[in-house]
Amino acid sequence: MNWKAVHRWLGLSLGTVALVLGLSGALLALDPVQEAWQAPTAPADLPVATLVQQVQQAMPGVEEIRRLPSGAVAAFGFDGDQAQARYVDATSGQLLGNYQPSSMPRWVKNLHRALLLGDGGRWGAAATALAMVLLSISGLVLLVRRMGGWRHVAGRVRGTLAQRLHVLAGRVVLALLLLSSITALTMSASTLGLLELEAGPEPDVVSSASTGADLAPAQLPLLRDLGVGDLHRVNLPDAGDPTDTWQVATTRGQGWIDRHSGDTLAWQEATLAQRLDDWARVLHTGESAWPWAVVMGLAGLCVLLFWASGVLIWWQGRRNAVHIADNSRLQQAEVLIFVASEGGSTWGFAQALHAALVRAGRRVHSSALEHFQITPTAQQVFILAATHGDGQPPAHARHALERIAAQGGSGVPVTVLGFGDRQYPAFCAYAQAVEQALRAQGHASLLPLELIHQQSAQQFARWGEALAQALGQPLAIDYRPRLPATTALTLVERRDYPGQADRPTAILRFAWPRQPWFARLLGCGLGRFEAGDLVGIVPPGNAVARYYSLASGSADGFLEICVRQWPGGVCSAHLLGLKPGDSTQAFIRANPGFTLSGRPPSVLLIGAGTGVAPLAGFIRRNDERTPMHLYFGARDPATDYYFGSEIARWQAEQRVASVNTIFSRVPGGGYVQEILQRDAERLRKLLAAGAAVRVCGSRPMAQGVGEVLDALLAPLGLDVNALKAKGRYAEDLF
Ligand SMILES: Cc1cc2nc3c(=O)[nH]c(=O)nc-3n(C[C@H](O)[C@H](O)[C@H](O)COP(=O)(O)O)c2cc1C
Repeated sequence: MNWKAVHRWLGLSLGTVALVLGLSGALLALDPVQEAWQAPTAPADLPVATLVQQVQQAMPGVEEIRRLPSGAVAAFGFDGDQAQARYVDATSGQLLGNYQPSSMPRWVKNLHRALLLGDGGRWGAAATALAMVLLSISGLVLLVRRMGGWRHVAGRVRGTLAQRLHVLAGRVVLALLLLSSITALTMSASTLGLLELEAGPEPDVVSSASTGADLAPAQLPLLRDLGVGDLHRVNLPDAGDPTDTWQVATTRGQGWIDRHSGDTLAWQEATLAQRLDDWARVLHTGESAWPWAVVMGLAGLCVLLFWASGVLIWWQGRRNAVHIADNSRLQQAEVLIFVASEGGSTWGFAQALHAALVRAGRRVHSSALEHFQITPTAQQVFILAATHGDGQPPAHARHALERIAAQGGSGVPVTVLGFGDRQYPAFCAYAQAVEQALRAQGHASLLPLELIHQQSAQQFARWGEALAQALGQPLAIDYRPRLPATTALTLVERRDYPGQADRPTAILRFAWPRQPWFARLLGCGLGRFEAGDLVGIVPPGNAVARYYSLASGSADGFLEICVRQWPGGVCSAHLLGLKPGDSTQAFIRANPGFTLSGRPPSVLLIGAGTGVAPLAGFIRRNDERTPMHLYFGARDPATDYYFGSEIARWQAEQRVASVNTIFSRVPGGGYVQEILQRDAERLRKLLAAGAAVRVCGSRPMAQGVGEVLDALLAPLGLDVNALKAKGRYAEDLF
């Protein structure tokens, strides 16, 4: 079952009607709330006989007494010629204000129940309820899949603002909407006559002939033994007709009572359909418990959020869709490219590979991985596979492994290129599974498995060069990442660290151009960011972005990065050439695995060189004074202790609990691993107590740090990988 397609097309086609039902439902939810304020709830164990007697005294012309779903009691009758409908205080029998069934205009009810279209509209509303059941179920399946299984459903949500809103709201409200739509279906079934609610024809009963007076309510056993909590309605016998009977409707059924003998003349037990309908009504409307009505009303309002964010997700997906030009027919192609992608970015790489091979004179066919097969004309096969969930395949490719296993080996090389993110413990796990399945089938490959981190264009270009060599044919792979829309950032301040003459470094502070929320929802402007997120900078005349870790969050009101001149680096040269007042083009890329979330008991911040930037950002915003311990390594305190003076100030403000530095170019100096080693006992205690770890800097440094921490964690039965799997240990490396 393609749940994604079901969800998308139902949402797009019936979403607007569902929106109308959700919003009108939210309005109707105000009724029970209002009713609960208007009259007190009757005590459930008060005998109905007592209630009737009291009401008869206060309203002699009473004909009917109803217990409303809110628990209040209303009496109906005549005062002379004047019809009366009053709330009643059940304990004293006193008449209260006038009873009004609903203050909501009728058309709101009609809109909600029949879309203002009469009987045809009732069918339309029922069909929408059915669509909502399917939308909720498919939404739940997609939610669980996206989060990587039930165990992770409560985990951190990633993606664009619209995706996050859709998932977050779904986590809270989906189950309620499912309940609401199932109960709506049940109610529709009874109003459309599909569910028989009548227990049978009304019995033909009359009170016995008697000249005596009526029995008082207290003398009628059925009314005496019935508590108000179980009452729906009681109709008093007509004063002018001696054969008329009492009629009482309760949660269990309906009875007719002889006015002279007090005998129960007939009893109809409530049917299963009636009980089902009663329950559906209570759960759907919240009419007997106003807090539930509020909950359901809010769920109705959330339909607006689902609808708007859902349409945006669809629109953003369409905008990002990749078109493959010159796609040969499968049966004629010499090169086959199969793609597994959830967010669509892997298709961008496939498109570049496809175009380069076509330019090299090959007939190429690209399609989704679930169509994997090796045709007689194929000479080369490539699989480009992204990993999602918690090491899972993209949803469309979830049966692809079985298909690959069912194909059997062939002489045609099948080469795999994985796409993932090292922040996830199961880095490129799906591409690795595909690789394993292929090798188990005996397929050869042109190149060993390559795993691309964070859609790195550079890494892809290197793989392309290796591929050209292996094919023995030059390949001009022109991959241009689809950059998000950029925003101009204006430099407001720079602090220079001359360092070595050829590698100057500076901390650059830009003004943050604030965006209204709707612009962020549409994916325009810079949006919010946190220290540890990335800013992509696009140097003038360049189509490739370079990413820098942010040393500030939008809450700081500015955007700060630490840039070091990279030998021959176009972007670092551009940034270091900026003067206050100059601007550059930028966008934000979230780095949710690295930014600090939750409330860890303490945090170990480990970095070297410019890697201190996000760590400084964490410390700057540590308003809660979480114990943070900084371990920082650089070359020389005189030249590259970035943020040195700020760190001293933050330590005085207790934003950082301890600062440990080490410098490699001073006598007796060394690397950051050494200060970790020296502090082993203390670090082990902090880690055993649940400390989170953030490491930022070069890959070799991070590897050294990982080794020291692995050794230090071993006595605790832990290692760095175990902490990564729990989201406690994250790296931001360059
Ligand atoms: C919800 C979500 C879960 C992810 N899970 C993993 C993972 O478990 N392992 C991994 O290596 N990358 C993971 N990634 C990163 C993606 O694989 C990576 O961004 C990839 O380039 C996306 O390709 P696509 O846009 O074609 O789907 C995840 C990304 C998202 C949004």
